[in-house]
Amino acid sequence: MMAYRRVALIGLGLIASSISHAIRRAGLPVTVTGHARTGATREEARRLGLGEIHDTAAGAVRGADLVILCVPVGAMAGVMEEIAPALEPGATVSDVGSVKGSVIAAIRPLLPEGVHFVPGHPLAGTEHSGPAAGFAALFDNRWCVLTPPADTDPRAVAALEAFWQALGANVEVMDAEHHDLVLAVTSHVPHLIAYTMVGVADDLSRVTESEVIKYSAAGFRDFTRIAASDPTMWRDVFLNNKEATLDILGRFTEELFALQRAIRLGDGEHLRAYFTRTRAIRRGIIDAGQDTAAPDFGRAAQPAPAG
Ligand SMILES: NC(=O)c1ccc[n+]([C@@H]2O[C@H](COP(=O)([O-])OP(=O)(O)OC[C@H]3O[C@@H](n4cnc5c(N)ncnc54)[C@H](O)[C@@H]3O)[C@@H](O)[C@H]2O)c1
Ligand SMILES: O=C(O)C(=O)C[C@]1(C(=O)O)C=C[C@@H](O)C=C1
Repeated sequence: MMAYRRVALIGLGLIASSISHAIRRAGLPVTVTGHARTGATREEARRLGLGEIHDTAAGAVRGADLVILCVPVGAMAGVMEEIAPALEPGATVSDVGSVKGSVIAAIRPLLPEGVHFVPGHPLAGTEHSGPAAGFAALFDNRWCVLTPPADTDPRAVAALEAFWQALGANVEVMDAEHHDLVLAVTSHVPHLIAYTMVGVADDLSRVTESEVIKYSAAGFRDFTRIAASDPTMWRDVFLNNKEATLDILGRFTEELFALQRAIRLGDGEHLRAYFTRTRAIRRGIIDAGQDTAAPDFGRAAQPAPAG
């Protein structure tokens, strides 16, 4: 049985909208409430039928037994300050931020007595933003990582786990620091590399008169999709996962220099051995059934986030 009867979503973008759609698809007996900063986003959310939309964050969380913060990582603390006085004793606050350590450090001191805090991160998304970008199947067969601090009530963790499973996700519980290191490898640094590669191509296209875009091959197109992701969200990811990102980036640069040297020296053995190793990793992902790209990446480009 679902532990929640009233779920509040704060920040009505891609993730909040997808949660609302997935709740409806699952037929959960819960009332969804929501709040967005701007009137235009609130209007859009109403039009999309995302739930009972309130003009204030405090209004949206009043009476809610689950509150999910769905704003950029750098905006979490400000939102928490705003809602703290309106939270119900016994309610659970969670979030969907892409970084966990800094969000926990920012939110914990602001938590009222008797309110649970179970941080979360669904490992699912697209390059699109805003409420119209959301869709019910986003979390299907994707991981949702929960990073509860050690003293969290296990019943609050179990309830949130059941909630995400009802939305189609597989749940894993891990330490926040470990989460931030793993995500630096699997998501954050890859995004930075994509941003850089597309920037380099853009610089070059001024010389080649847009041929880079015209003749872009599949690999580069994948980079451009990733590099179209929301600038505010990704600025906040890097500013808030500084240590792990810099650690992985340092290792990346060392490997890149080794490959650069192999190319300069004509060391084909090094290149072949390296690419053979990485091919095996890709095959391992497929064999493990984890090549679950989010569906419908081809959808039309969304407008910039409105709220
Ligand atoms: N997009 C992804 O692929 C993805 C995947 C998993 C988790 N996340 C995380 O989910 C969260 C939301 O991402 P999204 O993709 O839904 O973003 P989005 O841009 O689609 O939506 C974010 C919403 O937060 C609002 N917002 C921004 N700054 C705010 C502030 N200072 N106060 C109040 N509201 C503010 C925006 O107006 C917008 O409505 C982020 O923390 C992100 O790291 C994103
Ligand atoms: O496919 C994409 O658009 C994404 O980048 C989604 C992605 C990821 O790296 O997998 C991006 C950031 C989130 O924190 C979680 C998921």
